[in-house]
Amino acid sequence: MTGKDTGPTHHLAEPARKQLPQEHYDFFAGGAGEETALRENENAFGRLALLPRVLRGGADRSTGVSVLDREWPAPLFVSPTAFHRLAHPHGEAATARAAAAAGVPLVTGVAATTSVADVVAAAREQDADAVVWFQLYLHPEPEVTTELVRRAQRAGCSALVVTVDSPVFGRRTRDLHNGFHDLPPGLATENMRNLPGSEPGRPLPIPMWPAGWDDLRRLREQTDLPLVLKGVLHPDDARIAVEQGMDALLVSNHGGRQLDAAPASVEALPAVADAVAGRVPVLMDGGVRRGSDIATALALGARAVGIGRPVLWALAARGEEGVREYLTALRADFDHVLALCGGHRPQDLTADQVVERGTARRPSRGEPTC
Ligand SMILES: Cc1cc2nc3c(=O)[nH]c(=O)nc-3n(C[C@H](O)[C@H](O)[C@H](O)COP(=O)(O)O)c2cc1C
Ligand SMILES: O=C(O)C(=O)c1ccccc1
Repeated sequence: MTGKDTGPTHHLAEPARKQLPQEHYDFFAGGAGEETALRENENAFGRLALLPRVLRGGADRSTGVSVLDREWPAPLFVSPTAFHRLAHPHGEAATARAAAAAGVPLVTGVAATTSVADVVAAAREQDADAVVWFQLYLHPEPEVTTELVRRAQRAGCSALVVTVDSPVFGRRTRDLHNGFHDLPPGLATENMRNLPGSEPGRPLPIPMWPAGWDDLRRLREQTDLPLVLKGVLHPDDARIAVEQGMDALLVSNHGGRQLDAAPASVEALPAVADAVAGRVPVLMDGGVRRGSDIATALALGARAVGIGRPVLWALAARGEEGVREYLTALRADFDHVLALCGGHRPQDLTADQVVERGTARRPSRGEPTC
C-alpha cells in the first residue's frame, strides 16, 4: 500500500515525496482500508464531463461567491489538514500567509502544529481581511470544546467547522504498516495545550468518539459563530443538520481516510444539495484537483470547494511560495473553465451541464434507495 501515487497532482506529489520521510509522506497521501474512497474522489471527477454553453458573452466574468455573509474571490478554500510542520518547518503559518495572499480562505484545525492564534495572525499579516475558519471535533468533555471555541473566536476565526465523520479513527493502512502514530519530538498539536484536564506542558490527545446530535446541539447553544458540519454524505443527515441550525454543510468523505466504502464526495453531493434545497450553502471537498473539478462540483450544487492534499504537496516542496503559486494557478484555471463553459458567474454553472462520460447522460441526483 506504499506504492507510488499517480493522478492529476502527480507533478506536485512527486517532489513532496522526494522531500519527505516515507512515513510522513504516507501519512499525508494515505487513506483508509484499500484506499478505494481515496482513489474514487479523483476518479469520480474523471467520469464526469461538462457541456459548455455557447454565445453567452461574458467579458465581465467574475469568479466571486458569497459564503456566510462574506465575499470570496473564488469558490475555493483550504480544507483542514493535520500537522503542516511535518510538511515544512514554517508549517501552518506559511500556508496561512500563502492562502491569504492568493485570496483563498483557510480552515485551520485542532490538529494543526501551530496555534489558531498564530495561524490567524500570519494570515492577517498578509491580508487584514483574510478569512480563517477553525475546525474541531466535539470533545467528550464539553468544557474542552468550550475552551477551543473560545480560543478560535478570540483569535478571530469567523466560523467553526465541526467534523462528524470520525466516531472512530479510520484504519489508515499505510500508517499501520509504517508504525506512524505520533508527531516527532519538537512538534505538537499546539491548540490542545492547557485545556481542562491536560497536564502542564502536554497537549491533550484528540479523541475520536461517537458523539450525537445532542452534543452538537450543546455547541449550537454555546456560540453565535456560524457552524459548518463537515463529513455529511447522507441526505437525511443533511436535512437534520439544517433543522438543527447548522449554517453550512461540507460534503466530504475525509479524503478517503475514514469509511473506505464511502462514495466519492462528488457522487454524494447532488443528493445532499437536493435535500438542503438552498436553505444553507453546501460546500464539498475530496479529489478537487483542477478548474474543471471545481466547475463540476459547483454545477452539482456546491457553493465552494476545499483543497486538502495538493496544498500539503506544494507546502512540502516549495513552502509558502509554492502554496501561493498553486492556489493562484488553480483560481486562474477555474476562471478559464468558467469562460469556456459560457459562464459569467459561478452560479451560471448548472446541473444540466454535467454528464457521465461514455453515456452523455446526467448523473443520478436520486436519494439512496435503501
Ligand atoms: C493529512 C491529512 C490530514 C487531515 N486532517 C484532518 C483534520 O484534522 N480534520 C478534518 O476535518 N479533516 C482532515 N482531513 C481531511 C481534509 O479536511 C479533507 O476532507 C480532504 O483532505 C479533502 O480531500 P483531498 O485531500 O482529496 O483534497 C485531513 C486530510 C489529510 C490528507
Ligand atoms: O489524519 C486525519 O485525517 C485527521 O483527521 C487527524 C485528526 C487528528 C489528528 C491527526 C489527524
